[in-house]
Amino acid sequence: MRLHFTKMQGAGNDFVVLDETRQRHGLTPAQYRWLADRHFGVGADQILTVRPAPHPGVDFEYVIHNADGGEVENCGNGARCFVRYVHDAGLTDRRCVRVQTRAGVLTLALQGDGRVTVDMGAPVFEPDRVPFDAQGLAPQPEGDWQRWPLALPAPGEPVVALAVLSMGNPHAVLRVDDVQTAPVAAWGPLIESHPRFPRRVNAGFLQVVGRERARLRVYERGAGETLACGTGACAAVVAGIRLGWFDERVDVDLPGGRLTIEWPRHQGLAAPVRMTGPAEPVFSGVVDVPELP
Ligand SMILES: N[C@@H](CCC[C@H](N)C(=O)O)C(=O)O
Repeated sequence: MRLHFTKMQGAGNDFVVLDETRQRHGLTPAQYRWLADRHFGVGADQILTVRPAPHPGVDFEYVIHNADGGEVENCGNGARCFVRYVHDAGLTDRRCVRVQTRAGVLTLALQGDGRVTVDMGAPVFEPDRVPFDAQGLAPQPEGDWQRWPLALPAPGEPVVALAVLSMGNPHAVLRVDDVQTAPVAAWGPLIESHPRFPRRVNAGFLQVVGRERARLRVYERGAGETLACGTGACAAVVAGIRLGWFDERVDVDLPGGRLTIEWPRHQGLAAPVRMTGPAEPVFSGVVDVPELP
């Protein structure tokens, strides 16, 4: 199957973007995996697909597949690239679009300086809705919230204190002293696949630099460590605000760039999270995707 695609990146989190507004390609999980493969395919952390609006009130449907081929609920850096793509491709002339994701409706706004602001909706804290199996664990109270002690299946069985929440997709946030030396490669996969997370989880390693500054590395579910994770940055800032570490606006430095996250906690727990950051096209091309079951 011959496909036109655009390669994009947002703070170094990279995407293959596909247009299915006129026809569905019907790709299999193995074909998404192939497209994401950096050696045999195009190479990407996620594949983003643009589909027509499924109902009135939204402009498009936004579908996300991880590099491992699995479809997921949400992708923050991808959302910024999505609005830049539909605008540049002439699929809309609106600078503000509403898209349906598996996690709900997102509102995306192109700024004059080329950056994009996304209304990411409200965070979700109930363990069952993350989903996270908290049964039998004693939460450690902090700020107006808590962290959960979790033993990792590693030599010495280290117990880590995780803040657990959803930004439409599941996140676990671990505070570290220094992101440079944090055990992301060793602990990331152990947290991602911990049996307490029935749908696996994105693992964020957060360094608090100041009340408005953070550094973050994320080991993403289904993609491994990426240069940036938008929902991961939202989750880390929301967790840090509730735990008393941050004010309501935080600049988050990730290995691939900076995202600004705002959460007006004073408006209540259901206040929406706003994320602002870059979204850049890299190149467009045509690829012959092999038949794969
Ligand atoms: N890179 C993304 C998140 C993509 C999905 C994630 N790996 C998951 O499985 O939930 C972002 O920028 O938010």
